[in-house]
Amino acid sequence: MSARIIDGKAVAEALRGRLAERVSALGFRPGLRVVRVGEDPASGVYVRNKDRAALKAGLDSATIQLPEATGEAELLDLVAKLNADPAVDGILVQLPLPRQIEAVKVLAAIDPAKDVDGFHAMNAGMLATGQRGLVPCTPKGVMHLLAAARIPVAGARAVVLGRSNIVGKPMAALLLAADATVTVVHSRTRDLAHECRRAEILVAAVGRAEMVKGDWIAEGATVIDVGINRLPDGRLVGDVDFAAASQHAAAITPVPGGVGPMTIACLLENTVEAAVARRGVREAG
Ligand SMILES: Nc1nc(=O)c2c([nH]1)NC[C@@H]1CN(c3ccc(C(=O)N[C@@H](CCC(=O)O)C(=O)O)cc3)C=[N+]21
Ligand SMILES: [Mg+2]
Repeated sequence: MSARIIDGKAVAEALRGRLAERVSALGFRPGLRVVRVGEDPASGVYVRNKDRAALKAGLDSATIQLPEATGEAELLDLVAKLNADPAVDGILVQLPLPRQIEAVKVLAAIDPAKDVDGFHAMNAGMLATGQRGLVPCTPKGVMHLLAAARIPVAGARAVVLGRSNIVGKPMAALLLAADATVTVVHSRTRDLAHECRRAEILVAAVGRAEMVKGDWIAEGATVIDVGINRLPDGRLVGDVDFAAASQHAAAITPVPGGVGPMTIACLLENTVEAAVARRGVREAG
């Protein structure tokens, strides 16, 4: 048996199309500012793809590039300026930051109403307590993918591999809010393979190339691969051994072309949501 491939590129394109229509009905361009300090290679592709997608959807989007040697106070000043700018609806500070800057301090300084990454403790707390807030883009994108692929979530046994604040924890919260039975497993879990094999929905978000083997996948499972790992030979692979897992899964996301494009589409969606909420817009339909 070979799994159905969940086409994240196509789902993201459809979502971006709906967002473009929503934006054109607003009568103003939601503003997004991405701040990048230094030249971390992991964020390069992301920034380029995001700029292109944001402009196409009709957002007023710009990347502010700061030198690697930027100090924490300087970055905090910029965040304060963006917080105060009424034309800015969304602020995203690219991670990782250079070592002289404490990321948690910077994330805490972003106005939660403009925190389109959903990384501020206020938004994390809103998600954890079932209140409306801005939801991290990658796990939000995964929920869109599951819906688009018609994967039943309510009552399903879901296993999240990885417990980061950026993906694992918010992913678990969203699956739980959608009535899945959620298990979070991680590097200290005893018998990871066994725990993963119990999953009807497996979300892999550990950042280790092809760590999830074919025999970790239950027959008929849905496999969502959040990992984007660059191999020494330049190839891009996920956290899952795609070819082997495809022999067991019923549905699986590829890398590239799976979760990655959804992260970008959801960043645009969050920017539109932030604009609508902040400006008190009433949308038709
Ligand atoms: N504050 C912050 N928020 C982030 O969301 C954030 C960040 N910092 N720092 C860097 C990582 C990385 N990231 C990606 C998102 C989409 C793709 C993506 O679209 N990938 C495509 C193409 C990949 C390629 O061709 O290289 C795909 O998977 O198909 C990649 C990487 C967001 N990040
Ligand atoms: Mg770990």
